[in-house]
Amino acid sequence: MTSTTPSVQDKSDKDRVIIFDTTLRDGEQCPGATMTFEEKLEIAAMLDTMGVDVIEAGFPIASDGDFEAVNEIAKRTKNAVVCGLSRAGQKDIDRCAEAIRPAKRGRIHSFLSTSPVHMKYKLQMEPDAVHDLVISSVTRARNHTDDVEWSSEDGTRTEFDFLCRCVESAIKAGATTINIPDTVGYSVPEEYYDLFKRVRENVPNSDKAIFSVHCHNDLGMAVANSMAGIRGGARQIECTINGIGERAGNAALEEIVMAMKVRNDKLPYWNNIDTTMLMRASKEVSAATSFPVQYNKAIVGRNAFAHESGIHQDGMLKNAQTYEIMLPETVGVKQTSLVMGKHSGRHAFIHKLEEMGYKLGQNQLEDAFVRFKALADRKKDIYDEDLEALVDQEMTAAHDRIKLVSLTVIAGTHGPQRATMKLNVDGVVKIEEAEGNGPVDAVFNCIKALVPHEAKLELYQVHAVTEGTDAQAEVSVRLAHEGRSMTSRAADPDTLVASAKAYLGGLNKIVMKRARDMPAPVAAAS
Ligand SMILES: CC(=O)SCCNC(=O)CCNC(=O)[C@H](O)C(C)(C)COP(=O)(O)OP(=O)(O)OC[C@H]1O[C@@H](n2cnc3c(N)ncnc32)[C@H](O)[C@@H]1OP(=O)(O)O
Ligand SMILES: CC(C)C(=O)C(=O)O
Ligand SMILES: [Mg+2]
Repeated sequence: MTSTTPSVQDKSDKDRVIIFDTTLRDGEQCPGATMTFEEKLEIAAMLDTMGVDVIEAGFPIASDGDFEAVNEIAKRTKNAVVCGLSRAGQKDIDRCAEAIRPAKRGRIHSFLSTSPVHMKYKLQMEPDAVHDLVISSVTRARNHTDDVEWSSEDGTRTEFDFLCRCVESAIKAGATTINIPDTVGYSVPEEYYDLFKRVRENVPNSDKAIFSVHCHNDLGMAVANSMAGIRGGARQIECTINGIGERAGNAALEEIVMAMKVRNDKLPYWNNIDTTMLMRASKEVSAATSFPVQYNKAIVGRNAFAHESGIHQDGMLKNAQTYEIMLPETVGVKQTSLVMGKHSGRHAFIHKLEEMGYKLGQNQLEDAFVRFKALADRKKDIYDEDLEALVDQEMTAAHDRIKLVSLTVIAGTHGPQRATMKLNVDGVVKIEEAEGNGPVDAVFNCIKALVPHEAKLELYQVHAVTEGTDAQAEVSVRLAHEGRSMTSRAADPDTLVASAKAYLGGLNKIVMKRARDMPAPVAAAS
């Protein structure tokens, strides 16, 4: 597959997008995602190695624990800017400054709401007072560090002229980054694009600051909005691993980075992220927060590079570009997986068996495939072990002279248990009914009635081939006959069917052995 990422000489600074990760701040704000001090340090180190430009490590005024984490991350981070969040008050800003002080490069990120609804009800402040507080807070932050970000909280629901007034004053007071967040995930791409374009055109000193996007996913448009903001002239994206964050979350870092890489023709921007670390980052954050990653999550979901449909699997085997737009290795996934299931076809089935080392003849393959489809109809997940059991059975059953046609068992608290069994013995179908002390005993008594024999059951064992309540049961039996032991195994999602097949497998072996010594009909009869 050809990469559309620009070569180094194509990259220009004007197309460079700063990746600002807020997994440890906005990400941690969602209910249940709290991380321990150690987990935060590990995640920060991983983000730094991965090439994140700015790590928002926490909200130092929130708690002593948050302060300590930001402070320790500031001490340890080698490359990235370490950022702390603060409200507009002096106490918040000073505490934040203290937390980031050890950082090689530290940033204070101060925010204040500017939308009518937030100013009136939440802050209970007049717009002029909010405007004054923007100036005083940015000035105070700027006294601590040269790197100050100011955010107009609820920016997308802010009255345009007031937004421009606050942005201009924040830049004048020393803000080097201006973030216009879509705090409640309300915007749509065209509108967000337009907002950045117009603010940058209308604010006279807009060229003195880098503009930033910060999108929430309440309407599922966080990534699309972020990219629209970049098209509108922003050059920093605030995002989180796995898209965790307030309510429906923030824009997902992995989606943004891969969108820029895979569709660089339409999104001609670049960043510094080592994409091969994306999967590892996703797993680490998922483990730390105990938030599972949804199976169909773009880039890092377990199905992102998995195919179950036969038509897709066939296409993938012929050329991966038929159904994959990026190489799994690019995001740190070892390889595409062809998952065997009820939608799989022959191409994938044969490929899978070959991978597992099986070479079956055409008829055996066809029989095995029919049985695989029947199994897949009954069982949710088909594992390699299931296929192994199925094919092993197919290979040994090919020459069986006694075949199970059907089995019905009545079991439960009101015994005796009763089994009805139909067998095909050398082409003749026979039916019998028997009772037993338990369902397995009833099944074996049926077999004894249908195929009278001297063999003694020495061993009967059951275990699950795989996990889950729909797992196949694998039954092993050992039959002693004329001084020799015959072991046989069979698997089926129904334990009683597996038991019957395993027992019959043992009998077939005995019949086969006899057939070598005497004519077939005599052997079968005995
Ligand atoms: C959009 C965002 O993500 S904003 C970040 C949200 N994150 C968090 O809130 C997580 C951390 N928060 C906390 O630990 C606590 O809320 C604290 C420590 C910050 C504050 O706690 P408390 O002092 O008990 O206040 P509480 O949280 O109940 O209320 C927030 C107060 O901050 C005010 N406030 C909200 N935003 C700002 C701001 N940007 N600048 C100044 N004041 C603000 C509110 O108006 C309210 O003020 P009031 O007490 O005068 O009514
Ligand atoms: C603090 C700000 C940047 C924020 O998280 C938001 O507005 O969503
Ligand atoms: Mg946010």
